[in-house]
Amino acid sequence: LTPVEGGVVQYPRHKEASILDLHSGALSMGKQFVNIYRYFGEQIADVFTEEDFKLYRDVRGRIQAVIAETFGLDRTLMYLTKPTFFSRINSTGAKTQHDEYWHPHIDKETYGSFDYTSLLYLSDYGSDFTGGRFVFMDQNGNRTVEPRAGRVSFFSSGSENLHRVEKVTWGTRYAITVSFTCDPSHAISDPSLP
Ligand SMILES: O=C(O)CCC(=O)C(=O)O
Ligand SMILES: [Fe+2]
Repeated sequence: LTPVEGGVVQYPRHKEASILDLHSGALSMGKQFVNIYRYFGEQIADVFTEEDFKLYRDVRGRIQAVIAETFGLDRTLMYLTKPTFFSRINSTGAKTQHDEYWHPHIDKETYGSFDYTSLLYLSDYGSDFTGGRFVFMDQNGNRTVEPRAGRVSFFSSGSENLHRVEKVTWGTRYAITVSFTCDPSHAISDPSLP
């Protein structure tokens, strides 16, 4: 991690997959994690503003409302859970097994507390990157979601929704995984500036 330049964090380059968890501050750097809140200290205010966190909360709330409506849930009985994180994927070699995002998986098994998974895409399949489509692996054939900036996909996190992400073959793919639980003991609060 290099210091802030012009208000923009210079994220490490040449890493295949990197995640940033604004709740804990964890930023993956190759095989390790750096805590951005500890790293930046008070200067975190040069990186993120209150507005950024407000946007995050608003987006989280809008996604939560749509999931609740779609699945017929009471939105006040759905809670954000961890990990909820930004991901950046590009096409260079994976450094750790954790980075191997392309394996088929079930979120509830991988992450434990998830009941509903949502994905907010922040870049466009085809123009910002190639490969990197999201694939639901069904017995009757796969179904594919093409990431598009602003597109939200959501689904229940159990074995009914085995999925994988295709390898990114060119460019950089950004997304946010926003996760919900119905178990209040697994709830986390929205992130906030330390
Ligand atoms: O970024 C995606 O499209 C999916 C990522 C994913 O499967 C996950 O975070 O569990
Ligand atoms: Fe997943």
